[in-house]
Amino acid sequence: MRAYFHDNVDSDPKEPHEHLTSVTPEELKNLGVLYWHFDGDDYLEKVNGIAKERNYKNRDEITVSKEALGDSYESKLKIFFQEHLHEDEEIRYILDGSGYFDVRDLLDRWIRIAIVKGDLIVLPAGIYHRFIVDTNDYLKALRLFKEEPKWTPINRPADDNPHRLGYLQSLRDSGLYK
Ligand SMILES: CSCCC(=O)/C(O)=C/O
Ligand SMILES: [Fe+2]
Repeated sequence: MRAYFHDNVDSDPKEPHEHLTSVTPEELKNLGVLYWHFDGDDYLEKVNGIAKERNYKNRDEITVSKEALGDSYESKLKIFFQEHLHEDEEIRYILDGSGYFDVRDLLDRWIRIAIVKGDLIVLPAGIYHRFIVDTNDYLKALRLFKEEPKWTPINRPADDNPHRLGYLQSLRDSGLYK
């Protein structure tokens, strides 16, 4: 995983859009974004360990590619890349391929997180974010869920959403932000 500020250039979103300033795992953690990398033969044991620890009871797999999604590929990408939040954590273990999660920091800047095979990322409920594959147009991920598998994006603006408010409160409670 590499993270950096997005250059905000309005060109192909699948390009890296890398600004000079990088973002550390610690800075992501301060926004509630968690990250691990497991790529040995025992990756499933490690993922299962995190799932147990964090009470993720369900899972499924998603492949984001033209082959897997056919005619709906472009429309699905458009939905994933629309800025949104979820009312649950978004937990993804990357089985293959690569892509980008963009998350908003508290100054409303985009931080781009480049994810590759072996990365496990948790986005907290209520964080504004979006997703796009890179120019390889291929990502396969394990999606983990606390409850039944469901994927409901709530597009921005959702500033009054209780999970958005809860997210902001949790950051204030951490003492790292005013
Ligand atoms: C990498 S899984 C597909 C995208 C997705 O589930 C999501 O919520 C993007 O924000
Ligand atoms: Fe999402």
